[in-house]
Amino acid sequence: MTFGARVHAALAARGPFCVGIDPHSGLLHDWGLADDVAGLERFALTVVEAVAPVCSVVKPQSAFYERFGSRGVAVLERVIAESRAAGALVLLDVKRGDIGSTSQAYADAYLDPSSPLASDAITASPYLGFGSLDPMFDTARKHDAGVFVLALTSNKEGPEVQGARVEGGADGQSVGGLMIEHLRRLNDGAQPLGSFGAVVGATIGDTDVDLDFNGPVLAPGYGAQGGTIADIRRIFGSASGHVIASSSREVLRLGPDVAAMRDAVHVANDELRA
Ligand SMILES: O=C(O)c1cc(=O)[nH]c(=O)n1[C@@H]1O[C@H](COP(=O)(O)O)[C@@H](O)[C@H]1O
Repeated sequence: MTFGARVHAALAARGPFCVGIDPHSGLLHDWGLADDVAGLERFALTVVEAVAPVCSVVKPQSAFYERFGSRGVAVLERVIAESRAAGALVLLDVKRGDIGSTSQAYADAYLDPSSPLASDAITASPYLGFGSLDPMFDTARKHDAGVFVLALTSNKEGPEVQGARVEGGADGQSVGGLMIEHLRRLNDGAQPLGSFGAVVGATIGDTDVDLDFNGPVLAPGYGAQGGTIADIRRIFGSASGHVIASSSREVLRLGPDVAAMRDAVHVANDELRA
């Protein structure tokens, strides 16, 4: 089953809310944990226990694990495995992008099922050129995985690059708009949904980019960065059905209370579905 088909089914079954499993040092402190590998492990696996049985998608951010070196990456491997075992799709947030030959190595690291870090999907940066990600798309096709391409990110610095106008492009087309155009072509004809998604922040202002394409959309920035349900409706309109709204700190700060974190997922899913 393709990633697109799996994510389509997961959103219908569990709802569109995704929790980012981001063990910030400040959160470890707030939970009464040490900022070390043992604290990281306790934090991350408690979040998995709370949210992975109820979320359609979870999104661990790799950097928060990498900062502890190989032992932190070993915790990330457990987060991925245990989240998948609990029925959640794992979108590993690594935001990788490089020349094609190195993109292949990233694809092998994160999308090939024989890798210890194999995930259902990854985030990727297309700013070495969309085509530089082709090895990731090809590997994802081969293994029924997915790739989410940064298009209109939630941070205030993003528009400097993503809002720039494409030279020789269609009437005033922006770089972010061109990324969506590439994704539209890549997902063309896939049923019930393509496997190649976009990342579009829940915080972006008005955009002239048509976000209705045949793939999933990750919308981070919901919650702690100020994105609301009204923003998601305004930004995505008729495309809202494929949106995965993602929040990290807003949920994580409720821990280590497992029930409170799980309740927050149910509440967010109910609100987003309504
Ligand atoms: O790709 C992402 O997930 C991402 C893209 C983006 O445009 N903005 C963004 O905040 N993110 C990630 O989404 C998470 C947001 O965390 P909170 O602000 O705590 O909800 C972090 O892991 C970010 O790295």
